[in-house]
Amino acid sequence: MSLRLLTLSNGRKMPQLGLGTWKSKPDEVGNAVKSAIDIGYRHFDTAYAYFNEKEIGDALKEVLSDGKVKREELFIVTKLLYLSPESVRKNFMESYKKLQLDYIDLYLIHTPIPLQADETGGLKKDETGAYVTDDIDYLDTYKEMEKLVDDGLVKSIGVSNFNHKQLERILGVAKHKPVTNQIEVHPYFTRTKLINWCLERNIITTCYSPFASLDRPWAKDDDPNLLKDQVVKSIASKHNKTPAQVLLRFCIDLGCAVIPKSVNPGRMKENFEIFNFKLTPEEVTSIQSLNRNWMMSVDAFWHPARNHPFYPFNEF
Ligand SMILES: NC(=O)C1=CN([C@@H]2O[C@H](COP(=O)(O)OP(=O)(O)OC[C@H]3O[C@@H](n4cnc5c(N)ncnc54)[C@H](OP(=O)(O)O)[C@@H]3O)[C@@H](O)[C@H]2O)C=CC1
Ligand SMILES: O=C1CO[C@H](CO)[C@@H](O)[C@@H]1O
Repeated sequence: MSLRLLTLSNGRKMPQLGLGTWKSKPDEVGNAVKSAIDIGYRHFDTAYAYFNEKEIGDALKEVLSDGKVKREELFIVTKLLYLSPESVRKNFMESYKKLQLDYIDLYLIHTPIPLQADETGGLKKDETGAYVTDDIDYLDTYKEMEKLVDDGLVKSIGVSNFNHKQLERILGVAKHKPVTNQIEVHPYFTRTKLINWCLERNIITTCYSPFASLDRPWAKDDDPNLLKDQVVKSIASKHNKTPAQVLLRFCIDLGCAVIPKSVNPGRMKENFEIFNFKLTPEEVTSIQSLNRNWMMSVDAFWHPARNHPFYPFNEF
């Protein structure tokens, strides 16, 4: 089974399916990347904040020097967490050195909110539990990222966790348009309006947490579990596929890219085998009707930023 490529607004190609690596530990992510390469994955998603770029870089160096893949077949994505325009290049260079590649395919602003780091590299909170933020406009950050494209260090740039108004501001000034907005998408948080708004403007949505992040550190026993959803299960059995494969195919059939995380070769293979079936338009609609605006990370991760003017979830 081979990967499908999406054409980005700048003409470059991005494999529609990629491997997510948030929570993939430094001592397991290298083997995960190498197994994924053997299965056929070519698109890998990481971030400065995942603390695994060095190990991913080591694994990529190995498969490149073995001749298993050519650099131009790979699509490597990483993200900028701290938005200060003065430190964009410095922060980028840290990721770049760890990934050990001569260019990065896609560099994203991780979140529109200018979060501050604490001394351990985690996110700083004040005594009330709110994130400590800076007074930075992501437009200034974006302009610095464009210089990385001009210098050939990055092929494409984009954003993550932005709403349509924030994207509109970027489109208003961009010399290099954002090729993607990477956002949480699954049947309980379908983001239909934002996905369509982006499609009309040639911005591809990359769906993160397509299984609603089963291994998120803050999961509770009574949280909904998409793999057990009756509608998803019944569509899966009609196609002789697993619920996980239906969740991924849902994103594919919306015209989006999708980046499921796994460190297990069996599950990585299962997640890769989604290009030999297709959901009907009725099945897509019935999955969309499961939407309940349930975000996997709203309480645990985003809540401390809810009062920031750039909090992205009060708008579509
Ligand atoms: N831009 C952003 O702010 C964000 C980006 N992301 C990106 O998106 C990626 C994916 O999202 P993530 O939150 O990790 O969660 P996912 O929704 O991809 O879920 C990952 C979990 O599902 C399990 N799993 C994988 N495949 C299967 C399968 N076929 N059947 C059953 N279980 C399966 C994994 O276990 P196992 O590994 O053991 O297989 C893991 O526990 C991230 O890793 C990251 O790269 C995610 C969140 C935010
Ligand atoms: O990318 C990430 C994974 O998801 C988390 C919750 O949204 C964040 O910690 C982080 O930004």
